[in-house]
Amino acid sequence: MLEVDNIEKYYGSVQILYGVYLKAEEGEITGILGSNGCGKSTLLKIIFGSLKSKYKLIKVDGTVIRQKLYATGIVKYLPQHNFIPEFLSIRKALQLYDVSETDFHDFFVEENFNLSQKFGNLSGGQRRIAEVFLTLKTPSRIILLDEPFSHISPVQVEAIKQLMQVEKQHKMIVITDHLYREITEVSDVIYLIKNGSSKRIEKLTELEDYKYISVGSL
Ligand SMILES: Nc1ncnc2c1ncn2[C@@H]1O[C@H](COP(=O)(O)OP(=O)(O)OP(=O)(O)O)[C@@H](O)[C@H]1O
Repeated sequence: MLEVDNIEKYYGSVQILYGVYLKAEEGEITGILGSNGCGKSTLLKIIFGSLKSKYKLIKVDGTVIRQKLYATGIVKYLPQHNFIPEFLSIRKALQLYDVSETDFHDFFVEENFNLSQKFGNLSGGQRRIAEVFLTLKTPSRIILLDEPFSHISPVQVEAIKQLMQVEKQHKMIVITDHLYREITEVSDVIYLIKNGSSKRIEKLTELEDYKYISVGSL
């Protein structure tokens, strides 16, 4: 179980997060929703360890993690932007992420990817789906995904959602995206970031109550 608590973040004198709490369990997908600029990416970066915060408490299986979480080797993070270097071939990326070529070909049956193709030569959408696939499939216990559904086609969104259901059996998956219907459908637990705090959503109508979505759009 991953538990984060008391996350407070300032950018300069501007406070973005005020004591955020979130719990992600193995076997579950934990979705984070929130309007533009509310601090979702900031929160994932703080959990991953690439961004400092004023306060934070991170526990894995009840043990407080004092080092940066990424230094433990148990977490992988998909940032909002393309992150696999352009010069890297698909084959090399598979090796680095410890994902088999067979798994890659099985997932991308329709696409004729050549494993020696470099990331810089893929289309924007191809590059994104390959990054999402690698991050999900890599054998790390904690997976943080920032906007995995944006920029990929509807068929691939469905394929990724199915893969998540398989991978979550032995992983803790935390995900955020503006495609909120995808998030509400795939997530077992949902948090909404509002006014710098996290609220656990028990009923989807609360998303209307908190004005994240307009009334009647569910
Ligand atoms: N390096 C930075 N310096 C100053 N302010 C920042 C910095 N990074 C982010 N912010 C501000 O912090 C707030 C939260 O940003 P963040 O990217 O975490 O939001 P988000 O919820 O992921 O937004 P979106 O959904 O639009 O991607 C925004 O108001 C943003 O302008």
